[in-house]
Amino acid sequence: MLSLEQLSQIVKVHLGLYNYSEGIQYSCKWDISESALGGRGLFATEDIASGEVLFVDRPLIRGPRITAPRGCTVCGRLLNSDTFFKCHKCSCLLCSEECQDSATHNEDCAIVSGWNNKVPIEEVDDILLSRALTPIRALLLNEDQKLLMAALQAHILPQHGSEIRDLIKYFHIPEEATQLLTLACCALDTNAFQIATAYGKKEVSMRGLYPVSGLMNHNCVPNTRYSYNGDNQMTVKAVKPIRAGAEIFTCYTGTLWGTPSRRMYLYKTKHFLCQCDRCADPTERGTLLAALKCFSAECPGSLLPTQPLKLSSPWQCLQCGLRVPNKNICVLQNALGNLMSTLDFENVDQLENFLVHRIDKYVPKTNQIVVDLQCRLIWEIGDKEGLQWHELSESRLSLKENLCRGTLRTVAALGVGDAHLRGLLLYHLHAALAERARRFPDLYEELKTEIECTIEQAFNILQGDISAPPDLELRHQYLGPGCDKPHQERFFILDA
Ligand SMILES: C[S@@+](CC[C@H](N)C(=O)[O-])C[C@H]1O[C@@H](n2cnc3c(N)ncnc32)[C@H](O)[C@@H]1O
Repeated sequence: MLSLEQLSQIVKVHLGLYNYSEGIQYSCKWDISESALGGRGLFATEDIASGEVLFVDRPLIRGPRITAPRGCTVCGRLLNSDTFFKCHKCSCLLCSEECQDSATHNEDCAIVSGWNNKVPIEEVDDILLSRALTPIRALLLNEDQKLLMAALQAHILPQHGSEIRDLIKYFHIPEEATQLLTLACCALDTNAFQIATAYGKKEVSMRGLYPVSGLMNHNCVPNTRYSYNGDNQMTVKAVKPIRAGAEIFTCYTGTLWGTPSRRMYLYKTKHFLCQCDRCADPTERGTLLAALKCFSAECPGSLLPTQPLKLSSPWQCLQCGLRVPNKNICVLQNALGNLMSTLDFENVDQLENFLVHRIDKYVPKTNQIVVDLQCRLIWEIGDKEGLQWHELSESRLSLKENLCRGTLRTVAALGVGDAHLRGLLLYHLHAALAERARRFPDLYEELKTEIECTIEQAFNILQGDISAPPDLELRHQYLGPGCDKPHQERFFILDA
């Protein structure tokens, strides 16, 4: 087990903050210390301003996520044509000669084809191989990198490592390699981050083992956000001021999930029950994201858990005081899950109809299901084929604007600062307002300040982020503050 000093040193070497040959140590505003939550965490050593970069991490290993659909094991293109083929030496799925000749494939192939196969190589299941590829790539790490991977917290439990157990049906893998692969699986399950893809691009979803980011503990209202660039580097920034001595947190769950969903997910995947202030507050800072309709037909009130930190907590109506046992709540939550699985999320008409006319039969307007549907509609309206800006009806344009405003209010109430989600919502609100100003030039002066302010804030949050909308910069240039272009020119990007 490495001491904190040893871990700090290899982390700084990994980040390029320590130069071995010259013995130079570059300063940064945080350190690794014991956390009151258990294990280690990152702590601010100086006051950090909102928006400041804390570090830029690189993945030790990167590859397909365990649930990723079939696609090229090199470039991530999704399997969509018969140009795809399996490598005849290792059975990895590839999309082109270029990917076959790439350094990435040569390295994967050298490892896998080096193992004796138990079945003819063409019979190896490429899905199982693809699922195991990320831990397999740990075999390429140098000794310092293996040390860093081994220093990360890993929950060694029977459910982890199934990727490797599946692979052993096809290959004789040496014992030493099996042990490293299993360790990599456990380290990945505890620490890996899903890597974002370029805006709107559909490809195999990837995960990466980012060792410094992996040292951040979780809080449901984190004080950082992260983004990726095109080289899979992860930049971690403060989303609010962080005082010297405070712990630096990330969030392992969706921001807009209600407390029972977040806590159950954290328990099942990261093996802890979060006790943060948001989890302890039944109303989640007044957002009522988990609220359900009161079981009494006459009462318009909402049910919330009375002791949110207890998984088996009874729920109680805020209005009439009716108490409902937890098991009845679980039945309703399952039924709601089943109801949602009947929706076609690609069908905007159906989603809109369900959101506007039907959903409040089942849950209060504040419930996370409603907020999730709102976000899905926001992302699609103005963007999807058939729903581009010039094709939108007035009512759809107003709906988009109202959904953005409502969801921004929820995000603000949660206190998540300049989170990625806030940046995206501000971008979409800006786009709806700009479309209104393009349609009705007389309204421009009235809307100008809000158009400029929303795109400015969205730009500050999302710039440099691979998943940011591709016209973010152009919109900021033409519709942001300080643009002296004439009105027609300002809006040319919207007409294009
Ligand atoms: C990515 S690691 C975080 C760093 C870890 N504490 C360490 O010492 O390396 C994730 C693990 O840290 C622990 N952890 C993270 N956030 C926590 C929290 N809010 N409360 C309790 N445990 C937490 C859990 O064991 C979790 O599986």
